[in-house]
Amino acid sequence: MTLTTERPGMHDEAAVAAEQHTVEVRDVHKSFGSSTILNGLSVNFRDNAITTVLGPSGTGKSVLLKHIVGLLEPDAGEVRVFGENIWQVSEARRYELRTRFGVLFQDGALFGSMNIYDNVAFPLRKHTDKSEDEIREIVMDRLREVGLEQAIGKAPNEISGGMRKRAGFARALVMKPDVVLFDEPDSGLDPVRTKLLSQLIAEVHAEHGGTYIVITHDIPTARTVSDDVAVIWKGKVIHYGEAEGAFGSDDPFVRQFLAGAADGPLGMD
Ligand SMILES: Nc1ncnc2c1ncn2[C@@H]1O[C@H](COP(=O)(O)OP(=O)(O)OP(=O)(O)O)[C@@H](O)[C@H]1O
Repeated sequence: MTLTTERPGMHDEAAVAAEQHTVEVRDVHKSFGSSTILNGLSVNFRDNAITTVLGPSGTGKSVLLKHIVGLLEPDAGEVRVFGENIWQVSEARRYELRTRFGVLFQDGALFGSMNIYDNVAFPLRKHTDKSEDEIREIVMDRLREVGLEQAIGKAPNEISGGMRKRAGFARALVMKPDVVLFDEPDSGLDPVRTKLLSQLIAEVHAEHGGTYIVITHDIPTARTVSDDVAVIWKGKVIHYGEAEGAFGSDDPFVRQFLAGAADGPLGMD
């Protein structure tokens, strides 16, 4: 990867723009009523890397994720996935592109009426014509990987929040996605379970590869999983580069945010 010499650890924007990336966000603007949430946000996520999108609460991280999966349409700018602008393709194509994403929502987004096995099998039954035997092999492999093979018959409300997230992760992986998005995988978990889940994300990525985008405001999670870090503030990416560079950044805002310090340019507003 090319790095600029001026700001160590930052990606060279021209070099990054010249390559094609599986997920590209270009100058996206999005407002809800009079509040502008994304204000010209651009980022080309590095393929086959885990990029953590960090930023203070309410800064638009989840809104960005919803743009990437095509659940929200930008007011201006474009989101390109697999080289296609997702709002310039047919709805059928957009749907097809979405099946190449795995998404782990905050609460795992499991169906309460289905047991863990059926939840994880769901995308395969819906989007493929695989036999039940083939499905069983894939589902059990993924459940073993996240340590849940003993919980297959349980309902989501019979297992802990951490287990629900792991089940959601297993389900996000069954279609062998090229891109996996995580919306605050650490939310609602204690520090030990957060650390274990972060390690699991890093291990699964090391095993299968893929472009992982992790939305969080938890610095320890970012330190555990990140190859790259994108910091967003006030609707823009203010830093994007290798994790090491981000944690050593001399930008006052990036430094304050990543150090979790009370003193600095970032206030409560
Ligand atoms: N559909 C919507 N309609 C109106 N406002 C919205 C909508 N979705 C998000 N917002 C607003 O956009 C802002 C950014 O929300 P978002 O959830 O993206 O923040 P975040 O950075 O993910 O925060 P957190 O870290 O606290 O989860 C919030 O003020 C939120 O109320």
